[in-house]
Amino acid sequence: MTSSYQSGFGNEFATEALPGTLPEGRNSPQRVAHGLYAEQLSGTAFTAPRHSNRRSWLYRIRPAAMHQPFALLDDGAFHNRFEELPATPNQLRWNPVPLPVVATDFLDGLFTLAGNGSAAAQTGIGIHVYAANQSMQGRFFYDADAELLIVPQHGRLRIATELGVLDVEPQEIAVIPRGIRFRVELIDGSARGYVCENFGAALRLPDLGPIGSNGLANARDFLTPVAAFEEDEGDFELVAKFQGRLWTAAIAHSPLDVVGWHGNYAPYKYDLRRFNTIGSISYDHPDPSIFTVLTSPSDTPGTANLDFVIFPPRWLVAQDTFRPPWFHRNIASEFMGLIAGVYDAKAEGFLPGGASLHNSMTGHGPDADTFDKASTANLAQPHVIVDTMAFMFETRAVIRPVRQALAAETLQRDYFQCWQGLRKNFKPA
Ligand SMILES: O=C(O)Cc1cc(O)ccc1O
Ligand SMILES: [Fe+2]
Repeated sequence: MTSSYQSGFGNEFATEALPGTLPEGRNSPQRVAHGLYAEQLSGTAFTAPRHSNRRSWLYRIRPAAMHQPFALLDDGAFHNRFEELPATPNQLRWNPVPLPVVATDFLDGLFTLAGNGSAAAQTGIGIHVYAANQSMQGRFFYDADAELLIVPQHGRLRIATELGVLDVEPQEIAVIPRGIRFRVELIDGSARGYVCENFGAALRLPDLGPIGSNGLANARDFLTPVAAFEEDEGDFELVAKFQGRLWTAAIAHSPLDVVGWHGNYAPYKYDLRRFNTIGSISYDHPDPSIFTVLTSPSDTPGTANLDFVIFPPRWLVAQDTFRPPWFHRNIASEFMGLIAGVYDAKAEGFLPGGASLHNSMTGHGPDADTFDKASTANLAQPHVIVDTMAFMFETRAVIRPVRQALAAETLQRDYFQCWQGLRKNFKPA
């Protein structure tokens, strides 16, 4: 399977790996070309409004129904038990998860940190990290609970999906819609990164309002694979995530057997370095919503189930302004990760592959060193931030860390100390 792409966001794509596969003028002819089966994959209700309706027609060697019954797998480190512990208002930060020493593929390597809501409620998110040292071999996975936003931090991934192959490297992201079967191969022998399970409405581009018709993530930079198929037969495993639990079924063929497909329900990738970053050219540091790449809206306008926000390289030019992120408290909850470099609100301690969590109304902001530097910086000079890429999963509901995340060795138990050095500068007269 090789990768090649069609560009655009949420387009009606049409692609075939063998000429003549796609039926003309109908979706389900009496007999499909090349002896294939027709199958519809619906990612939204049949009757969802046209602007949000997502479905694709797949023309495949065998229908998705063909596998042995599923059996429940023991709960591992990848789960949705977000109610295990009282949600904490403490500021939290984790070091990067170490790369494994025993054989671990992408699925084995998923480790849940936190989340909210549930697959059952179709709202909320699950936040996981992964660390792996081998490709998925003879097994395939799909997540019926959520759309998956995969954010590689180390190591390139080849994500072979039913609808084609995505090659992603750190600073790129991949989005796999709910239900689509895939296998993750490692290109560099090891890989680490973040996965957000989105139980809510599918991610979409944010409205641009007064920004106009261009900017932030431009639609044409999103890439969806062309059709590619496997004809492999053997003793394979299909793992499903269903209502928070993992299930396993034997399957005697590769489910990545879609020879052609058309529709608007498809995986895609995006290079974060293509983001058109907009910021203040006068004074004050804007709200980070200006850096939104993708958003999953909730039923309340402007109040997202999930905003995926990035902090890319950019110029800081604002005058008479404290340039880095300000001290703040937010009704929304903020989980952050660092893909590369240094984040401008934290002089040290927030490491590539690491993570932080500042929950609803929890005070946070620049650490003491960053505050000192930025409040005395020479603002006559523009400052360019380079070689960095941080991101945030921001969500309206409180993010609940799970037991293993709070017990992890990677948890920085002294994180709160980064604010204790802030001096009292108050001079009433
Ligand atoms: O807390 C953070 O570091 C994320 C963040 C960045 C920013 O520029 C403004 C607000 C905000 O929450
Ligand atoms: Fe914040």
